Amino acid sequence: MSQKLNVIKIGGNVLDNADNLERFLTDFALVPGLKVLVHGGGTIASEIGKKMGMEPIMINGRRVTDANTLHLVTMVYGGLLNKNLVAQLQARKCNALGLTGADANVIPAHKRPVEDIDYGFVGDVESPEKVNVEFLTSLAHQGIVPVFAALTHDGEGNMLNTNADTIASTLAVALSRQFEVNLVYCFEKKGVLLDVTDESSVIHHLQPSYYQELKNTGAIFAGMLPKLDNAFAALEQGVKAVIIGDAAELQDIAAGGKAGTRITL
Ligand SMILES: Nc1ncnc2c1ncn2[C@@H]1O[C@H](COP(=O)(O)OP(=O)(O)O)[C@@H](O)[C@H]1O
Ligand SMILES: CC(=O)N[C@@H](CCC(=O)OP(=O)(O)O)C(=O)O
Repeated sequence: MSQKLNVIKIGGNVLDNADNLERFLTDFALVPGLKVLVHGGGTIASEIGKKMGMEPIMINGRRVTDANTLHLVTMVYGGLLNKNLVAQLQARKCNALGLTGADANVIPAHKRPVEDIDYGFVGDVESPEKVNVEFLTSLAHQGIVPVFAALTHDGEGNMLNTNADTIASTLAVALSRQFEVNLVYCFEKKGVLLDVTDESSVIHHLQPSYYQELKNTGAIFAGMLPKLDNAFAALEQGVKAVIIGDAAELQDIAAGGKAGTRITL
């Protein structure tokens, strides 16, 4: 039996709220066993960019990333957010190491080809097979907890902006070669909701046919669509379990409790 490992992703709306973030980090530090943290920060990059006169442009949930935006997200995700998360985890006796996909060539990517839309410096990961699993395994054996920002690189000297949900599912799939991996998407709602305005309407189990139905009725939309596409893809490629739930309920989710939405095939 392979060892268990949790890949836990935290979204920008939780990072943006100091109280919720503190609580999440305390709970994350207490999650037993091997773990990896992946963080977004899209809302914070947008806020900081606006103060600098840069209006965010999002298409299909992805940020159009021109050269100035790439500078912005490299500073915000790779610097400000990543380093503060590491410091806050160190204060909780969790031996975190901040990384982007460029560090130790963990996540090779290429610039998204221009088809209908030019996303600019947005990275599509090469494939989970190219992930430097050996490096991550050696960190795990040293008790070091990697903390990934939503950045990859193209191997030619350029950083690329990559959706954090995709980074989390790529790492989860890659690490499934060595470990029994649970992928947990934490955000600010109780799970995937039947009615997005009603926190009591959590869908406890979501399978592809029901997903299709809820997509058609419009009950699932916006950022939840790529998150679920990543979730199903991860399960198809060997990830043991995927749960989408409230960052405030991480303890229960990590313990295999009932909180959140469990994605199944
Ligand atoms: N059925 C649904 N249940 C919950 N959230 C939903 C649903 N449909 C759409 N959403 C939206 O998806 C968002 C989460 O996706 P996203 O904004 O990408 O989050 P994150 O930044 O945490 O990855 C929620 O804030 C919510 O507005
Ligand atoms: C290409 C692309 O869209 N990248 C994302 C990366 C951050 C992210 O994914 O943040 P959340 O998880 O908080 O949404 C962006 O810049 O918004």
